[in-house]
Amino acid sequence: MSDAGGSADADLRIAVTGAGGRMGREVIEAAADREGVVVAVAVNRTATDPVAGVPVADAGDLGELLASEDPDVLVDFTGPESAVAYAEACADAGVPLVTGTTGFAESQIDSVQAASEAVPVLKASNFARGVAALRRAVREAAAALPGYDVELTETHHNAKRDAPSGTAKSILDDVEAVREDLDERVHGREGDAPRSPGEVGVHARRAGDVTGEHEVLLAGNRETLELTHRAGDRGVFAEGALDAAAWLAGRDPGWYGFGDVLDAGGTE
Ligand SMILES: NC(=O)C1=CN([C@@H]2O[C@H](COP(=O)(O)OP(=O)(O)OC[C@H]3O[C@@H](n4cnc5c(N)ncnc54)[C@H](OP(=O)(O)O)[C@@H]3O)[C@@H](O)[C@H]2O)C=CC1
Ligand SMILES: O=C(O)C1=N[C@H](C(=O)O)C[C@H](O)C1
Repeated sequence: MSDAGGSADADLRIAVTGAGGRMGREVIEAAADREGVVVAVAVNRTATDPVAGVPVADAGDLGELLASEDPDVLVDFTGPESAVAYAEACADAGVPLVTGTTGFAESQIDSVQAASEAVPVLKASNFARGVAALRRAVREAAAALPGYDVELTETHHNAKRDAPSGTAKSILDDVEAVREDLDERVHGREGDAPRSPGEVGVHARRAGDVTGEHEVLLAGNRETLELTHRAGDRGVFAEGALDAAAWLAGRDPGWYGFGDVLDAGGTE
């Protein structure tokens, strides 16, 4: 996909943070497979062995590397603290930022957003196109089924740190935007716990190597509707992040979402 602000002829030169992590590796491998994308900078918290032939530097050198290599976009999948620091580094160096990191506190999101005054910043909790479609379907279904109970279940691999997932929180925001009667997120239930009408149940499962699943259940008294997305592998997220990077390069400073890339008119 290309509707990029940058030149259509030149290679897209990206920087990758968290290059030794599951997603950082996937982004570097997806970039190696994609014509017209070059990894100009790859850093990890501490330097690691090369990934797909790309040398991985110490993240402490990021500021200098951004200044010397001047990449078109930085793609970040790390953790909230580092994402905030890398957003500041991008603002200082004038490098656009795509971040898929999740688990932010509100104040940390504000810090990342502050960088968007200086450079374009695109933040998305999920870069799978199917999840963008799921979110649109959930908004439509929740609006069309007033009074129905809504419960969300997400399942991820046993090494995921944040719970519930960033995608789950985005879907919950969607539901609450169209169903003002649902205003209480209940994380699991135990003991004497009858359901109150304003609840949205949230269930986070951590097991094995599950890439990522999100299921939304809408239930009335005599019918149920289940909407489910399953990611087959992390390549789907990496591909979406590269699409976002190509779209973001050369744009004006601002705060963008994956919905802008997909022209969905939303902020997925
Ligand atoms: N938006 C999306 O589509 C997707 C988002 N994600 C999100 O991406 C993030 C990363 O996921 P994943 O790759 O599985 O995680 P990993 O744990 O495999 O990798 C995390 C990477 O971030 C680095 N890192 C973590 N904390 C810090 C820190 N405080 N300072 C510097 N570097 C740090 C790690 O460095 P080190 O090696 O030194 O520990 C590692 O390189 C998560 O927030 C996850 O939820 C994941 C998949 C898809
Ligand atoms: O950590 C993961 O793995 C994933 N994190 C994202 C999230 O928190 O929503 C996206 C995806 O589900 C995989």
